[in-house]
Amino acid sequence: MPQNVRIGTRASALALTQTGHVADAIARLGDVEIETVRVRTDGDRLAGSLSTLGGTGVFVTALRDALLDGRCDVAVHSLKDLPTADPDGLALAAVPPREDPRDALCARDGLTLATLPAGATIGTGSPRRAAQLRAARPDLEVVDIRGNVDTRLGRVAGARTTPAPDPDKPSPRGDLDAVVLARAGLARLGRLDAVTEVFDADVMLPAPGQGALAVETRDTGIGVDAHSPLADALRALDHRPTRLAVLAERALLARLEAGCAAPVGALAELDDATGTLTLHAVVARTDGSAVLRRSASAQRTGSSAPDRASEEAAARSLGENLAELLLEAGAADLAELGARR
Ligand SMILES: NCc1[nH]cc(CCC(=O)O)c1CC(=O)O
Repeated sequence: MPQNVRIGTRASALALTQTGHVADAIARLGDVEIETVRVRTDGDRLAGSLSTLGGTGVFVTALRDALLDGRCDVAVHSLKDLPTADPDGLALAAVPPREDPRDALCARDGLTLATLPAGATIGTGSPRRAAQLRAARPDLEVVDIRGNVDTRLGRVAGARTTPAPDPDKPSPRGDLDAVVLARAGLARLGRLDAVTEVFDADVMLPAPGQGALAVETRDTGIGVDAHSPLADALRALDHRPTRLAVLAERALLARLEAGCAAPVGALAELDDATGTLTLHAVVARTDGSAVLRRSASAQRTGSSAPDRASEEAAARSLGENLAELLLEAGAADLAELGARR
């Protein structure tokens, strides 16, 4: 008899695709029968700018409640939407292999950040993206936008949109020269055709956890020693290099006491050959007038027999230590100046 597994998801196109990928992977890896349960979160319900909504887990709380209430057994989130505090009663059971974590420009007429004309309008609701865009091109006008991926793409002049816009939820169309979105979301939705430039890390660092998924479960019966078709499948789905990278990125964010709406970017990469985990981070003033960048590396493991807990602790320390370096260099003042604008 296959194990029955209910998998909870938000109902946005992106969330449904992400959950579908995870459901397929779990079904491939274990003898399970999967049922999908849709959950509406505050992030889906509430209007308003992400910079005021963000940081408190608006997209995840309702899904976590569904897990804790037993309405579902597994929840799939975009890892970058998770608050940095570990929730009681839940476990981060798997972090699947990450997509390309970088941000992408989707501009009209094939334009790039270098070729957008002076005064061009770029839409983003993210203070992190706004700050890095303004630092690179102070002459551009950054416009605060929200909405799902198709709504945001539809704001670009001449953009092709699928499906047709929802007549019940009118939003301005074709009024911007460009928008910036996570490349990973566009890839999962099959919309890479809209991308005109992918930003290298020296131009724009992504949000901590961007491009990665988080697979959460209740923390009972899932640990490394647990044996059920679901527990086995989730262990096999977990990708150590991605988990270590996002642990470092999120430890940095937590130490900076910055939420996901803060102008903080971070990206860690594990070099498999040398076992070196390198973390790059940026803290910027929202108006782009100051940008602090720092990087640091750590060995994945000091001993020849890698032990999970100690290499996770080392990844977290890397993030915390780099946060300390940024704070010593004045990161708190920068971010605060940004918030007061
Ligand atoms: N906060 C919205 C959100 N959460 C995750 C993604 C994209 C997918 C990902 O980063 O894994 C997006 C959209 C975006 O930033 O463009």
